Amino acid sequence: MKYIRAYLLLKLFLAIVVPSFIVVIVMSPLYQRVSNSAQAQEQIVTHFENSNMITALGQYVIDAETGVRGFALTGREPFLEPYFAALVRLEQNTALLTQRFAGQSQLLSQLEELQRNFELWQRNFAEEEITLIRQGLPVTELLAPAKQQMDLVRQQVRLLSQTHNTLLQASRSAQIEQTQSAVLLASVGLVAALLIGLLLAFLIAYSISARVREINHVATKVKQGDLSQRLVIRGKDELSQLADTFNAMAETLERKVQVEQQARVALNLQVEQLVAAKTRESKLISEFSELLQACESITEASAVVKQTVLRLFSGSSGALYYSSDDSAECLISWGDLTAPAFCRHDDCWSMRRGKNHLFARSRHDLACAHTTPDSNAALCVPLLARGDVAGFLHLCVPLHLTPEQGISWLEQAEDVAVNIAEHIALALANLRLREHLKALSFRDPLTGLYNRRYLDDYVERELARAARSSQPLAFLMLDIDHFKQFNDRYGHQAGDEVLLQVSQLLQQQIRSSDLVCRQGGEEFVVVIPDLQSADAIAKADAIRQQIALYPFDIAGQQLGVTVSIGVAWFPAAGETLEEILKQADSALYLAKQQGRNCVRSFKDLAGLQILAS
Ligand SMILES: Nc1nc2c(ncn2[C@@H]2O[C@H](COP(=O)(O)OP(=O)(O)OP(=O)(O)O)[C@@H](O)[C@H]2O)c(=O)[nH]1
Repeated sequence: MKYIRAYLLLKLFLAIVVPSFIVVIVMSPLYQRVSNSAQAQEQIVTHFENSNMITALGQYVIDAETGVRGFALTGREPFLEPYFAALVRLEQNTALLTQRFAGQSQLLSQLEELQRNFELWQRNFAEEEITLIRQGLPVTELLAPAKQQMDLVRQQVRLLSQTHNTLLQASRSAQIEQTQSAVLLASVGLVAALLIGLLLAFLIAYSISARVREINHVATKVKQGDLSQRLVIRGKDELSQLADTFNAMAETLERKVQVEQQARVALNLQVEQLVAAKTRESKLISEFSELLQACESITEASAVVKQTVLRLFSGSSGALYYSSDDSAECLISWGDLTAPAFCRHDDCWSMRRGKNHLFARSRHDLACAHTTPDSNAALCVPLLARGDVAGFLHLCVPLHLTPEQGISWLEQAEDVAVNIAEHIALALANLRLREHLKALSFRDPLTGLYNRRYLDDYVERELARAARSSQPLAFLMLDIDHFKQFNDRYGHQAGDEVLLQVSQLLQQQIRSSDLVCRQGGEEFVVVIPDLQSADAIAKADAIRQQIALYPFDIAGQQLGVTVSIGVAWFPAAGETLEEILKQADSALYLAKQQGRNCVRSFKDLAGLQILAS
């Protein structure tokens, strides 16, 4: 039934209508026959009436002849009454039959012939006989032709009756035949309609069943996961619409599954990337922590921090600030950020509040005072060590990001930033403590000046730098004159006070890049970078003079103190600290020998140049 591409309803409708139509068609003749049966009955009655009237017509003919014959035999007028009555009835009967035979030409012509012959009999014989009899004349000659004429009339009456009966019989036979054929047609039609109906019903049921099985088959495959399965669309019936809807549903499902699979793949990729990034982060942070622990100084630690943030926050810029007295010093900066060297504690909200501070210009967030105008979004993470805010990590988003991307980037980076800030804070606190302890070990407890140990460390670096830059490095070895006598005279405590005040005077005389240290006892060493020989001697003499002129306030007394200074310089006096100090010490010894309160250089030892006091 593939060729019937119509709606199921229409198919069902056809399956009912077609047989019904056939039934109607085949039943219509039968109905016609049934509906015509009354008319047929009427016709039969009419036929019987006509037959009776023909019979009556024959009787009237006989009555007319009998009346004339009786009159002829008796000559009495009453015998003519049947004759005249028959004439009237015969005329009426004939007129009535003429009407009834309308359209039946054979009967009409026979009736007319009968009527004409009867009128011939009446006119030529009956009327003549009556006239002759009334005149008393013989009618013998008329009897034989009259009888002959009457026989002809009677014969025509019989002929009319026979013709009428024949026609009646033919009509009845035709009716019977029509009825039988109608019944036969109805029976065949009913059977045919029944068969056609059954056939249509079977075909429709088979078609529906086949399509449903096909839909079920494909639906099962889709259910089992083969989402590429589709139904073939045939026609436009409800099952085709269902198939079309099923295909659309399968396509939508397949598309969604594809999208879901793609999303899952993308998600897996994202997760893998995230895990890889997190693993990399963890590894970096772990390395970072190890490196920080291995750092010997804040400078080293700062370099490690810079290297790590550049790898962790690719494309970013930022800075690391660490507390120095009442401000935070910029230890390192990276990226495009122009970070100020120092920043007051109040300049950063994270330092003020001890909490992360996220700034996004697009959100009109509160900006820290240290934030540069070109920074669109930044994060400040405080460095918390033992409950104190010791600085902050300032992280700016990569410049190529949009404001929204920047905020998202910072939010993602925040956890890592906090993590490394904790490591940084702890490491810097430890390093600062270590440096403090180290500084203590490098300091002379009485004067606060660096000691000989620090001198060794410092001079080693400075000699290397001076060698690289081919610059001189001057050494002034300074010793208080007759300090033993002073101690003896004013006491050891007064001697300590002199040592303290001399150290202060020395610190006032030098620059921050210079170094003054107490080498031991009443002996000091001053190291001055980039100072030429004559300038070094002049500088030593200026120090000597200032001390000599300085009124030392010792236990309420104004006392004078002098110093002798031996000067030597790199590279002329030697390549190492020991060599140079040995030359300076020799020059100092020369100054002591030559009267004290004077300056001598190692050059004087060779007698090349003697400076007057
Ligand atoms: N008050 C005090 N005296 C010290 C300190 N260290 C060393 N001295 C004393 O400094 C004196 C050094 O004496 P000397 O080496 O003889 O030298 P001087 O007396 O200054 O003689 P010249 O150097 O030749 O002028 C010793 O008496 C030490 O006891 C110190 O920390 N405090």
